[in-house]
Parts: sequence; C-alpha cells; structure tokens
Amino acid sequence: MEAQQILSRFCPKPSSLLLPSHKKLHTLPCVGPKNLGIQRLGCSYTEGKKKRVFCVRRTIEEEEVKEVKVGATMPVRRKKLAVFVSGGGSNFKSIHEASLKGSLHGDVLVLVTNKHDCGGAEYARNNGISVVLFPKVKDGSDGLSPSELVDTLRSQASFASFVDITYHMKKLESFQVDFILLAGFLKLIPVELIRAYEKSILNIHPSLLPAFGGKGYYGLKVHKAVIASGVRYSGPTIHFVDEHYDTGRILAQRAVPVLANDTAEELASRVLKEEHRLYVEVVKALCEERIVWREDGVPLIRSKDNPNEFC
Ligand SMILES: Nc1nc2c(c(=O)[nH]1)N[C@@H](CN(C=O)c1ccc(C(=O)N[C@@H](CCC(=O)O)C(=O)O)cc1)CN2
Ligand SMILES: NCC(=O)N[C@@H]1O[C@H](COP(=O)([O-])[O-])[C@@H](O)[C@H]1O
Repeated sequence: MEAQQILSRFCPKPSSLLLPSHKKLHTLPCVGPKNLGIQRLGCSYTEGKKKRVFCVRRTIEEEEVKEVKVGATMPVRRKKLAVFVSGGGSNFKSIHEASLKGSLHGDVLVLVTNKHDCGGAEYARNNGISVVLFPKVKDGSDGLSPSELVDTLRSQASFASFVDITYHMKKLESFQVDFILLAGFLKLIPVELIRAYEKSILNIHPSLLPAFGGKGYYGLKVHKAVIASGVRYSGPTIHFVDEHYDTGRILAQRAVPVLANDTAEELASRVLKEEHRLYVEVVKALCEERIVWREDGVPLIRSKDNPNEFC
C-alpha cells in the first residue's frame, strides 16, 4: 500500500516530528554548568548550607548547530498498557515478557479480569502488576462499574477523586493507560470504555474473522466450529474493538493450516502459538505509533524497515 493513499494517521501525536532546523536536542547526563539555559527535571534540596540540585534528566538546546540531522524525529513516548484476561493469560505473558526484555516500547501497568483467581491474574500478582476486577460481581461489593473502570484506567487521580475513593473505602489507582489489549477476556466491553478509548482497544480472536466470531464464539467452541465447517485454514485475527463482539476493524491476521485429523485442542494449540507471535508484533507497532488509517477506514501497520510499506 503506497504511502500517498494513507490520508490520516492514527497516531495521537505525530510519531515523526521534524525538529526545527535551527534546533538540535541532546539529552545529557546530570549536573553541568549553569549558564546553558537548561531545563532541569528533578528536585533540589538543601543539605547543610549547600543547595544541591539532583538532575533527573537535563536537555540542552544548542544555540548554534553545526549540522542538522535531516528527518530527525522526536523520540516516541513509551506507552502504558492495560490487558484484560479471563483465563490462563498466555498472550498477556508474551506481551509482558516482550516488554521486560525491551523489545516492546510499552509497559503493562494493570491487568483487568472478571476472574480474580485466573491464571492471568496470578501471573500479574507474581510480577507486581496491579489487578482490577471488572465487571462487578453480581450482588457483590467487589469489582468496578463501567464508569469506575474508565476513571481507573483513563484519568489522572486528583485530590477530589482520591477523597471520593477514600470515602467509599475503595483502593483505586489511576493508571493513565494509553491502550487496552483484550486477550481471552470473555465479557462484553461496555460502550463507556469504547467511547473513552476510541481506536485504542485491541482484541485477539482465534479465527479468521468475520468467520466464526460473535456471541458464543470463544475458546474451544471456535476451533470446534472451524473443524466442523471443513475450512482448510484458520488463524488469529487482531481487531479494534467496537460495541459488538468481533465486529471491529481488522488490523492483522495470520493463516494457520487446519489438518484433516485435527482435534479442537490440537488446532487451538497451533493457532495459539501464532497468536503469541502476532500479538507481540502488533503491540510493538501500536507502541511505536506505526498504526495508520486508510481513507476507507481500514487500519494498517506501517513497516518498521520501510515507511512506504504497509500490511
Ligand atoms: N465490545 C466488545 N467486547 C468484547 C469483544 C468485542 O469485540 N467487543 N471481544 C470479546 C472477546 N471475544 C472474542 O474475541 C468474545 C468473548 C466472549 C464471547 C461470548 O459469547 N461470551 C459469553 C459469556 C462467556 C462467559 O461469561 O464465560 C456471552 O456473552 O454470552 C464472545 C466473543 C471480549 N469483549
Ligand atoms: N473470542 C475470544 C477468544 O476466544 N479468545 C481466545 O482465548 C484464548 C485466550 O488464551 P490465553 O488466556 O492463554 O491468552 C486465545 O486463544 C484467544 O484468541
């Protein structure tokens, strides 16, 4: 797909900013001469008579630039992720492992689940990731309402909201999440969250949508239907999430052969391996702001190696 057909970029902030030609930014280590008009990020404190400034990070704008790096781009901000699971969470683990090893430019800050004792929640607790219960348990006090979930994921906690939260004796944090990743989550995402996270919620489904998707199609049920249908190929689909099950815009797919003597478990295992690879690849693109929207509303992934190639 040629770049000129791309009319709009999804990126909330352009991912490739050209620096003004007269400026060049460097990030230098801490403490330097005072006369460079430096913006100091950090804190200062007085130790005895000495006032010490501990720089967290310092940037410097050189007045003269000997050479301009043409096409220099600003660094892409590291993204904050929430993952929703209901079961074992192997896709969640794959994404988290990619983040830990530095190959994914994002961090999983919170796991959301409707089953507090599922494998994904256990993994999150064992790895220092906050766990949030959604939706509310029927007639129970546990779990968040849709609006509480939006506040927890989206907003920056203010004093007032802390007071409200404290008043209701609920321990809610605010995570300022950029993207939501559904990975085996078996409940319908409410419209409040869809509206709060437009074009920012992905789901992985274990068939080649639009086939074998929708209400009732989850887990082994999908693979049983695939085998019974006689199709020769299945595979994972990653799509943006809208108000209905599995009808959002398709972003990525991979074909996986269906063998003549496959059981549902064997097919599920083959598809799941491809899911792990595909979801990590797609979330990397998401975090690197390489998702673009074609004029007809189809989302594409811009190649990391060749900006004029899309898939
Ligand atoms: N608003 C959306 N919410 C969710 C989507 C979506 O596309 N839009 N995707 C699902 C994930 N999913 C398929 O990928 C899916 C999950 C569950 C079901 C389903 O039929 N669930 C049953 C309840 C199952 C249970 O509670 O054990 C049901 O609703 O009757 C279909 C598709 C996640 N949410
Ligand atoms: N329709 C939703 C659905 O069926 N999702 C599927 O649930 C499994 C979760 O596995 P995991 O918990 O090991 O990632 C995955 O195969 C995913 O595609």
